[in-house]
Amino acid sequence: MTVQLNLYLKAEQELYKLDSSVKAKFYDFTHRFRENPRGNGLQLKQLKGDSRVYSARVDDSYRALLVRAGTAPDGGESWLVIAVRHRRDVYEQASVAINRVSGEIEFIDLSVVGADALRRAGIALTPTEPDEGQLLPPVPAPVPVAEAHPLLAGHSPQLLRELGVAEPLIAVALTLTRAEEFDRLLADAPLLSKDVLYGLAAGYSPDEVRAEITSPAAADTEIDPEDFHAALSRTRVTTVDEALRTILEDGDFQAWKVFLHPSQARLVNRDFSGPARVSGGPGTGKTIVALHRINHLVRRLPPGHDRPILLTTLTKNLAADLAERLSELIDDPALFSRVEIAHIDQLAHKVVNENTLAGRSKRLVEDRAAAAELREALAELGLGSQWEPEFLIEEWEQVLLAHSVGTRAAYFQAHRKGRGRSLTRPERAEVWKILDEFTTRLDRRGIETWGQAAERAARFEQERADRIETRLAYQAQIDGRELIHRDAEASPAQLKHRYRHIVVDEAQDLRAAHWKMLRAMVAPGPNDLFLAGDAHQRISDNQVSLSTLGVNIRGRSSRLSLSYRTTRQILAHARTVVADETYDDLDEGRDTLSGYRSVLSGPVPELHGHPTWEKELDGVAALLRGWRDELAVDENGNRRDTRGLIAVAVPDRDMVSQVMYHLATHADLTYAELTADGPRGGGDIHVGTMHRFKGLEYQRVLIAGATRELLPRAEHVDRLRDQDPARYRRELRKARSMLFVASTRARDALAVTWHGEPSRFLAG
Ligand SMILES: Nc1ncnc2c1ncn2[C@@H]1O[C@H](COP(=O)(O)OP(=O)(O)OP(=O)(O)O)[C@@H](O)[C@H]1O
Repeated sequence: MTVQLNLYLKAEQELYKLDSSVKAKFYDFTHRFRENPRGNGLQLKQLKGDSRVYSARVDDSYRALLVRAGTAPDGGESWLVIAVRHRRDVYEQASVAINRVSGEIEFIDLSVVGADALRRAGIALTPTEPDEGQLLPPVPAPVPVAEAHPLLAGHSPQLLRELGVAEPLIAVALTLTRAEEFDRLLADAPLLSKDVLYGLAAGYSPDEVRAEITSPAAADTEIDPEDFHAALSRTRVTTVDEALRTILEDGDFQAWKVFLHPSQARLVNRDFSGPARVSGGPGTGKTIVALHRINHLVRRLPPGHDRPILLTTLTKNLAADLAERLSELIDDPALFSRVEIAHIDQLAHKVVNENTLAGRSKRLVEDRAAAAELREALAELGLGSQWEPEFLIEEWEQVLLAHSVGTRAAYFQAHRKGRGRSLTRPERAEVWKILDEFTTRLDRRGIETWGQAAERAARFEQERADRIETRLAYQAQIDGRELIHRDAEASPAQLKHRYRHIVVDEAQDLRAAHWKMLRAMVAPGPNDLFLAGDAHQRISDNQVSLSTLGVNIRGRSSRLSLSYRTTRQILAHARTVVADETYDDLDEGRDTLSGYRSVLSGPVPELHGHPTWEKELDGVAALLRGWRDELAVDENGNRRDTRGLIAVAVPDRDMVSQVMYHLATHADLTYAELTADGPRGGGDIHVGTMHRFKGLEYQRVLIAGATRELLPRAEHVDRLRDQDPARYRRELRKARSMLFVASTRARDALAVTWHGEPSRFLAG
């Protein structure tokens, strides 16, 4: 009977970082271990610190640490690999325990915390296999922490225990005085301990930590601290089988697929009585939650072949990315096919088409193309110098289209809330005349804007929802009998809502019309709408108040605050960019980034000014070449493909071309341009305008051209300051968000450069 061998998540992550020859040896080790753990030269032995932890030999240098986890279903032994380490890094004090709150198996390795902190806590570590000549440290006496203030002053060991911190961490955590020590201790700590300790250090009260962190992570059964077999079923592990080889060889392990943070899992699995929203700073896993939410919902559908779940987002690119990731998560094609994935404009277009007679469809154009028509209308009316096309287009979208204003009289009555500049009665008359001429022109040319299409789609869907409601009300009146005669007039599909569940990513950028359309597409009720978004990342003008659009998220809003993407140093910088603004919660309230934090640490972002654009380009090229060369070799000295690891974001299209040209001609670097359809070309460095960076992720990001005149574009915004202060503020806020989004795409390193004076957003 072979032994069942499982891999602890952290052990699996450690494995990916190892040299491929060690991975191969580990693979071989798993086979030998499963045959006979006590033979095959494995030298299985218990550690002195915790007899439940065993060490076994992988090769001359590497050791696996394991724990016995009861008996497998076939009666054989079950084991869990908790770490794979160089023998130098294995200490007798490694320990394993079952967390009394979550019931999961936790492995604690204090060797990461640093000699100083251990000394203060009176802990000495003994290597299991000291190198020759290596001196064992004497056991120190605990040193009182007088000189500096402990980060967790005021909290007792008992409190930490109750909140779920792993026992071996408690004494050390309470003595720590420096954030870096804290980071080191927690970098590899079990998740619950990490969250509780960071929460307390960030100033959350014990009650808040209990409510936000401990309770959601608590197991729903009684926990026996000695029953490793039961605990194994509550612990995220991979069972060692053929899949391990693929994972190890491809290195394509993606933690997000298997592992959710308790605050994420809570949102994925909960039943909401109506629309729910998750917000949170960049990289906190909103998209991951949205994907897992779909996975959760699709598995609870009644059997069928229809597609009652919609996943939608802002752009084609983002929708394609969601589709790819979802297909990795939902491996059953039959289930996957029950989810419709479409970007929001595509969806509106589909609705409009369905409701338009064949041959009558209009060509959809961007606002830019419509503005050209508007300019012509203005010229024809001889009013070109009096009115700004941008102002008129916004008036049209935000007042006429948004409120379905169809007549001159209705326009005189219309509310213009939030438009900033007021209009006199004669001015309104003139605006109406211009917009009337403008829409007639669009009509004549057979074109419409995406905004227009969205409004029409919303109207069609609302009419359909009204019909469904009337029908149901009538059916209730006649005691639920079938409506054969009435129903004969409509197709069966028209008699029910399109979807049972809708999940929206990048929700902060949808238009009011999109919300009206989505609201009408799903029957109001449990789990109808689930939205993920962050107002700090809004790069459009589409600020809405969801409750006024029939989407009531009150009492069902949550915020994620732990970033999985980027380092604390990058977050600290990015936060300064948006610090001077206030942000909405997609409704009437405020959203903030309070508590937004990261467990990752890295270099402080580099900020460089240059005298001219030419010099900046030289600096950019030099920095990128350095980065490329560093990334071209991995930790084990092997060469690595560097395509798509580094990106450059700039304020406008011209600069994209100039950067690409410079990289190719002066720096011998290859590039790929970021387009609306994703990267074009297969080169190393991705180059794009900042607003292309939404939803992306790179190892290193360089933001170039962060110059005062360019970010925001002075020639565009400065004149608005007096003419239209509300729009001026909106433009500034959009530009800030663009910089914020671009800065938070970086996982490990960020650099920001400019020429002349730096952007005002970098002042903080
Ligand atoms: N539970 C998790 N375990 C491991 N990695 C995670 C987890 N949750 C999120 N991540 C990783 O963190 C990164 C950011 O996640 P995601 O894109 O969902 O964040 P987001 O909040 O939607 O970000 P943004 O607002 O910037 O678009 C991704 O690389 C994702 O794989």
